[in-house]
Amino acid sequence: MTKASVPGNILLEAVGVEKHYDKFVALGGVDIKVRANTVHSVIGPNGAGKTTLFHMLTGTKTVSGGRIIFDGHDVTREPDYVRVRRGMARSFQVTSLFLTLPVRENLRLAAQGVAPAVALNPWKPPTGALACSETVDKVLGTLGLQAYADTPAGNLSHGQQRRLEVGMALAAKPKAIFLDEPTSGMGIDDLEDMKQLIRSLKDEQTVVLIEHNMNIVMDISDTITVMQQGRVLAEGLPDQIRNDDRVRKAYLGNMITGGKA
Ligand SMILES: Nc1ncnc2c1ncn2[C@@H]1O[C@H](COP(=O)(O)OP(=O)(O)OP(=O)(O)O)[C@@H](O)[C@H]1O
Repeated sequence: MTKASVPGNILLEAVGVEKHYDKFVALGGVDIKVRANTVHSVIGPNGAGKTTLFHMLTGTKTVSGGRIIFDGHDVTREPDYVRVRRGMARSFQVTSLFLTLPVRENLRLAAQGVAPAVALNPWKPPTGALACSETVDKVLGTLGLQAYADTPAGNLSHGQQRRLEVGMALAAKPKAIFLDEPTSGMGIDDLEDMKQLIRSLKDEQTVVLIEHNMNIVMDISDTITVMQQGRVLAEGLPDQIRNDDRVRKAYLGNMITGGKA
């Protein structure tokens, strides 16, 4: 375990991160510190820059300025696949699932870090299958999908598919997992399962979350960063954020409290 990944230490830090699209400033110098083994949520109105910040942190797009430190390394100039090797994993929506393959096979491929093109190459037999099966079984348990291990991913309910997406990222055994609106489009029962799943992750992972559902954010986050117009408006514990006047104004009063203001 590195010093940065000791629970409570700062695993991920952004310092003055900027992103410009020509003259438009999508991020105007964002600072964020994410502690290991916590759930850290990034919230803010539409267009605040949350997704852009995720792109910067995970390396899917390059920064215009500032620095990103992950697990003690300056990763600012590193492409996404190098950051994946360092232990960052991002969960993508249903497109990342192999819908005709069983749940177990989906996770096995993710555990092997196999790209779809390679996975579907009939000339290349699966490698490291034994080593992966332990990981796959563990992830199946974490997801609560053991009973569906042999079910094609396409036959799962929407909520189960969303959990499997998280599992695909988990199978790579990351230090930090980035979830972009994991509850979007979910019914109420599925929400509870996803909440439990995210909470359970922080035993072994650090979770960075973009989420619009304020009840969930307030319920599962250790730290919340509120963004507005490409900057950090506030950061703190759920209660601090709930009672922050600037945040209330940004959300016009009631959205932040789930309508209980
Ligand atoms: N490729 C791009 N070119 C120009 N502007 C962009 C580009 N990508 C994002 N933006 C702009 O940057 C701003 C921040 O967008 P971003 O998607 O990060 O916001 P967000 O907080 O994730 O919003 P939402 O909650 O709606 O997903 C927006 O005004 C958006 O239009």
